[in-house]
Order: sequence, then structure tokens, then C-alpha cells
Amino acid sequence: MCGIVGIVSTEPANQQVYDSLLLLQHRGQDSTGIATADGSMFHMHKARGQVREAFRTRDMRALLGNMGVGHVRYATKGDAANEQESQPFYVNAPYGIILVHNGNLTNTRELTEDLFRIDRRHMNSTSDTEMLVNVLATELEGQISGRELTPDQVFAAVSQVHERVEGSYATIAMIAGQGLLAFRDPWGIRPLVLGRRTAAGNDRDEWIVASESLVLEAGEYEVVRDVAPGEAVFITLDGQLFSQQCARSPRLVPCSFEYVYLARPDSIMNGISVYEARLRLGDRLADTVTRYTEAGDIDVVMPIPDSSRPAAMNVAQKLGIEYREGFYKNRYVGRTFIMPGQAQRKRSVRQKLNAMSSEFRGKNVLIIDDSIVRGTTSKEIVDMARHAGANKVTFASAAPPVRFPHVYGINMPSRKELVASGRSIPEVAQLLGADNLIYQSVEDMKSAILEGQSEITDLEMSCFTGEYVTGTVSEEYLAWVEATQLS
Ligand SMILES: O=P(O)(O)OC[C@H]1O[C@H](OP(=O)(O)OP(=O)(O)O)[C@H](O)[C@@H]1O
Ligand SMILES: NC(=O)CC[C@H](N)C(=O)O
Ligand SMILES: [Mg+2]
Repeated sequence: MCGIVGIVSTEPANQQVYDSLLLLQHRGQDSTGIATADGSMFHMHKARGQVREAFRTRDMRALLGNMGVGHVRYATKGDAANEQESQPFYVNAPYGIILVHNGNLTNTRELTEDLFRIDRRHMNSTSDTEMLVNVLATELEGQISGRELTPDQVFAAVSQVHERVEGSYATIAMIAGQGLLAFRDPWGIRPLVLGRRTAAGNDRDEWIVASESLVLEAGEYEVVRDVAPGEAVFITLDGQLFSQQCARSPRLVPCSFEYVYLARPDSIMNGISVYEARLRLGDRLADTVTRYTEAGDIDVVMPIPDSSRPAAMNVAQKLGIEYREGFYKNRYVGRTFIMPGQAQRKRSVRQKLNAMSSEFRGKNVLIIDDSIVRGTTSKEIVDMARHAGANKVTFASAAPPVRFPHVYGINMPSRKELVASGRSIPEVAQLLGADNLIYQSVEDMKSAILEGQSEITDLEMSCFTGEYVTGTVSEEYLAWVEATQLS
């Protein structure tokens, strides 16, 4: 779950891309990069870590030109610490392409072989994004005839990309001297939204494509629409927009985990407000809590900041029990779940959260989190609550048990590390040290997220159900992922 942005402006793009990346920081903290295009010349700066520490003034000054793309990385393939695998990725032909990608390709083994043997292209990393840009380049090369690149040729190349790659990919690419291309996989698993603005005194539109709508709002762009699953959008250097459906049978099946945890609550994704989805997750969870508890079991309801706040608020309201904030969060520690490596994640939970004894002493607490994945957070939290003097600890998750690997851009590749995999709910409760553990059901999660809208009938929920929407995800593939991917 990386964050991506692309801009075709009438002014220098560097600051706009930087500002957008700051707003997408919650989607990835491993590394970041910006590339701009000044005529046919590309400029790029990439570095490890977060946006604020990665770009100095001199780096920004060198990013010339009115078109730009940016990326914040949360690695899912390859090496989180390897700068060579940070994005954007560049290939020098045809024309020169620079690409950013949010998602994860699931047929990288086949692609590695084909890219080398058939396309004779050399990959210098294990990143799936390097493969994606090379497939795009090969297909674009195959479509170009004559001296001019046409939108139809670009769209034909994207259609070929859809045929060759599998998995999830929300993608933005700059083609030197030509324009900006954005496309989304045929299931629309990862998000991508299109925006437009016309600056005062300007006679042409400026365009933005980004992972989340809050970026558009902040830049005073009007939200045009989400890029459709399988669709490609091509914006020329002078601001003309062309779009076309490039997939054979597109169907919107967006990732449920965006609504549960990943996205910022102030974003609207595929027409669904993330904040409202989280409130509704709280409503449904309250009903389940009522079924699994007795009167007197809960004195106060508490969120684990930050992501579970909306759900916890509505649980409290629906149960008619007081909402209190007993955990104080250190705002200078980033999101722990998206940090690489279990040791760092574990250390950071303690640095990030502190329990206030006055809120816990002698009380029966219902602690709400948006999800329990590895159990890193919840185990520490239950322990902290007990040390702070809690009497009875009930723990509830606004998402169902995570039992299966996520292979579409969220780094949970191995069943071994998922606390609910192969365990019953009482066994997980015991492991976390909670007196009672309550999970949202899959049906309730789905209807809470989709309530009130009719266009989407399905969500990508594989980490909860084990059902994968794309082709090559088999038991054999999952075993390979478990043996080779990051953890
Ligand atoms: O079971 P785990 O493996 O611990 O993962 C789940 C936890 O990780 C996330 O929090 P995070 O600290 O990343 O971000 P937040 O501040 O947005 O809640 C999520 O909100 C859960 O609290
Ligand atoms: N989370 C993501 O979207 C990751 C993108 C890409 N697979 C990488 O690892 O860099
Ligand atoms: Mg959290």
C-alpha cells in the first residue's frame, strides 16, 4: 500500500508533488521519490525514510518541469531497505518512461522469465515495479508506428499490459515529451482518483491523479472521478485528457483493508467515505459485542489510536457506554504496522502508546482496534492496560480475523505471522492475554463498508476469507510467497 501521485500542471510540479506525498505519508514510510519532466528531460530524487527527511532544498530545486510523479513506499516485494528498489523506476526507451506503482504483482516468476528470454530485458532488482515498467515499455514499443505517439497506441499498450501482468496495480507513468499515463488493474483493487483545476488566468486545465481524494482537496482540485478498474487515462503535456477502458472484463472489487485501516478517514474512495465506513463498522461491531458480553462486563469503551477512533466512538454510542481515551499516543512515532521487521514494530508500539492509570484503575474496559493482524499492538496493549490497573479486559476488532496472506499490496505475506491463522478465537484471546475477544464477522464488515451504495457488490477480502480475485494465486504460490517475501 504505497501512495502515488502524478501532476500535469502549468507551473513547476515539484512542490505540488511534495505536498501531496506529505499527505500520503500514512501509506508508506520505507522510502520516497519524486520525478519531474522538463520538456523531454527527467529529473529524479529518491531516498530512504519519510518525505520530510528525504528532500532537502537543493534536491527540490533540481526537480524542474511542470509534470511530475511521486511515491511513498511500503515495500511488499523486494527489499524495504534497498534504495535501488525504491520508486519511481526509469527505463530509457521508448522515449523514456518513469513509473510509480501501488500494488503487488502476483505473476512475477513468469514475468521474470518472459522479460529475460522473450523481451530480452534485464531486471536489476527483485522489485515487481521494475517488471511493470519494463512490460509497459515493451508493449508501448510494439505499438508505436510512425513518428507520433497517439493516445490509441498508448491504450493498446495498456491493454497488453493487462493481458501480461496479474495482481494489483494502480500506476502512474510519465512518457518523456508526450504526457502522463495512469491506469488501474481490471479489479480496481488499489485506489486511484482523478482531479482537475483551472487556475485563475489560465486557459487550460491542470490535472492530478492520486491514491486518495484528500490530496485533491488540499490542492484545490475538483474530484472528477475515480479511475475505473482497467481504465487508462492519458494527459498530454498541454493538458488534453484522453481515456479508454483497456481491460477485457473489468469489475470493481476494491480492497477492504483500505477502509479498515490503510486510507485516511477524510478520503472518499470509490464513492465511499472512509470515515463513514469506519463509523458503520463500529455500529455493526456494537451489535456483536452485545451478543458476546453480559451486563456489567464493560464500564468504558476505548480506542487504540489512531485508526480505530471512529469505530470505537460508534460502539460506545450504540452501547450507551462512556467513551474514554486511556491510551496517549506519541505523535512523533509513525504507523507501526507498516514498519519493516517485527523487532522494530514491537519496540515502536511501546514508544507510541502509553496507558494512563487514572483511566484504567479498577475498570472493566472494552478496547477497540480496527484490526488485529500480527497481534503486535494488541498484545502490548492488553499488557499495558493490566499494568495500568484494569480489572477486566475485553478486546474487540472492527475487522474479522486475519487468517490468510495479503498478496495485493499489504505486507502480510506469511500465515505463520498472523496471530489468528490456525487458531480459534479463544486461543487468540489467550495469546493476547484478553479476558474476552470479539471479532466483526466478514458479512458485517462487507455490509458496513458497502452500505448505502449500489455500484460495488464485492470487496477484495482475501486476507479474511482466503478467496483471491486474480488468477495465479494458488496454494503453491502462497507457499512461495511465504518462503521468499518480506515479513
Ligand atoms: O495486529 P498488529 O500486527 O499490531 O496490527 C494491527 C495494528 O496496526 C495498526 O496500527 P498502526 O500503529 O500501524 O497505525 P494507526 O496509528 O493508524 O492505528 C492498526 O491500526 C492496528 O492497531
Ligand atoms: N505497497 C505497495 O504498493 C508496494 C509496491 C511495490 N510492490 C513495492 O514493493 O515497492
Ligand atoms: Mg492502530
